[in-house]
Amino acid sequence: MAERQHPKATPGAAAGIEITAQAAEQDALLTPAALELLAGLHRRYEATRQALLGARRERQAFFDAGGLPDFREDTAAIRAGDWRVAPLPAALLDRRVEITGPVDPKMVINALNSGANCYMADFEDSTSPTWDNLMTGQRALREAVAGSLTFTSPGSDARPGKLYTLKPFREQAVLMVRPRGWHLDEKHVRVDGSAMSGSLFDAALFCFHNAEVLAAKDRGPYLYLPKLQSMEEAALWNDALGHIEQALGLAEGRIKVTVLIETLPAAFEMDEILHALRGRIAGLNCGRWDYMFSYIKTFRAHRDRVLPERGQVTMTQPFLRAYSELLIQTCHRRGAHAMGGMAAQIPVGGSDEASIEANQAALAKVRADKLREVTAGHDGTWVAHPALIPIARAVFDERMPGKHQQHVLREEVTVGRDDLIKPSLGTITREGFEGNVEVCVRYLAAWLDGNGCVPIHNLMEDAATAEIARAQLWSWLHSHELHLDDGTPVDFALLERAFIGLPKRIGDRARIPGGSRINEAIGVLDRLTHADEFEEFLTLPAYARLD
Ligand SMILES: CC(=O)SCCNC(=O)CCNC(=O)[C@H](O)C(C)(C)COP(=O)(O)OP(=O)(O)OC[C@H]1O[C@@H](n2cnc3c(N)ncnc32)[C@H](O)[C@@H]1OP(=O)(O)O
Ligand SMILES: O=CC(=O)O
Ligand SMILES: [Mg+2]
Repeated sequence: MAERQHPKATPGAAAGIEITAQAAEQDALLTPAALELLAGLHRRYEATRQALLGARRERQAFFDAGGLPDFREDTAAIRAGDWRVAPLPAALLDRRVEITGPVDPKMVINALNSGANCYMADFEDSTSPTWDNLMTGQRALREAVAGSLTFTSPGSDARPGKLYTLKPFREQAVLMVRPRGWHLDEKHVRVDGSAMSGSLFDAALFCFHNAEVLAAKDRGPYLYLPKLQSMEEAALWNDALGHIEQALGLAEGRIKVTVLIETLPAAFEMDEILHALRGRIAGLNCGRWDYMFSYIKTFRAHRDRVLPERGQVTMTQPFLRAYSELLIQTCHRRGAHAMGGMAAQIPVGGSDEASIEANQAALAKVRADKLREVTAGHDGTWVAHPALIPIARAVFDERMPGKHQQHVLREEVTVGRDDLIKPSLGTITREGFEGNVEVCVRYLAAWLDGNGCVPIHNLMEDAATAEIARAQLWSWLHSHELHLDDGTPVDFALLERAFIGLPKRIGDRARIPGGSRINEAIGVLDRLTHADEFEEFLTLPAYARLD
């Protein structure tokens, strides 16, 4: 690898850049050279980003007019061609258990120490992008990479705080970072008067501060790329990461990525996405929660494809099974890993009989999910909580003796367009409807309060799972013809009653994350569900309220 050269901090290097927020010690992160890199990326790629967001809207207009997603004719040669992605780095060969989580210092230490093979530090679904969270997260990652990160939990008179320190580097999980999706701006960094991309801000700042140390240890930088919808969006990432490599003096292809296939349109372009990133891609991941959200969103105007309540939409639903099998087949043909996704269950605390039983049931669900994944041919999986690592590891160790199972080609799988969009059978119960309202309101309240991942009724809830609840409410209410399984019409009166019943479901607001923002969250959800137009992302109007 070439010696890393920081761009020179020439006088006026950051001209045209405005930082509109202040967090502790941010100057150490936002140095003139770092700002120059950010500005350069914005000036070079912002027009393309905006054009691609426009292309998303155009494609959605086609779906709204009754069109259906399909494999592209103009890229048939890529799908038919005999090519493979570049060889994977040694550190990314065995990824059987990956833990994910937000980027606050305690989480970062716990995740790196957790015993998982990899840790995806998440600026996306599980982080509320307050300026403070972003700066704290970048600082924590920089210190973690340098090996100096520590954290002391708040203590009390009776008990001192607990000191958290990192295990030795070789015992740590391999670090991967997930920047925000293309749709999100970083409103606090304005270049030539316009907000820069949140994706490029997160990715470039992380690489700027850590690439040299990571590359020296043969550990990346490694990124997870979320919510892509097309190969053109993958190509934009490829170009932008190439630019970062050049600016930082890194060898071409040094920054490796794993792409989440978590939108329905992207499922029709898996080969194309791998191809666009073939010099740097290590795998695809089944981001099932955003994928369900995307299915609902894509088919917002298709009444024959309305999904039943979330609890009934499991990975054994035909459209989800088809997507995961196609992903495995596609990855293994091209020499990439096919990563599984996240079971939403987390351990249930408590020592009473009911809690113990609930915990056993939750763990059994996680085990069954991981067994399905390894049997289908996935090369690894995700867990949301350290206590789930031994469960996932045991399943993968037993069924996957090698570092991965790319040799499982799944050539017998034949997934066509109709398999990927097959309607799902099921019902909507009152509990399912009211549960969606509760999850949405509680999650949004926590997010507005700066917390992007919370346990609700013993399930992990993040931006993707909350989006399912929000999108389902809109699609059910705007279908105008649905009934609960008990015959009650699904209409705005039902929504109103769910809001009225919320205080009882939620209990003492002071005890839940973001409790003080519940009314604000109700207001946002009420507006979004009544709106004639479906809002593309819950986090777009919510972001306007942050900071
Ligand atoms: C759809 C998707 O995008 S999935 C990816 C995004 N989602 C995620 O990454 C989920 C991450 N998980 C979490 O944030 C948490 O596990 C939650 C919010 C679900 C539950 O958190 P809690 O209720 O605090 O869990 P709990 O109290 O059982 O935690 C016990 C310990 O495990 C730690 N822990 C919990 N989850 C994680 C994690 N993912 N990574 C590292 N440490 C963790 C806690 O910090 C705590 O540590 P401590 O004992 O030192 O204080
Ligand atoms: O990011 C993961 C998902 O399931 O969404
Ligand atoms: Mg996601």
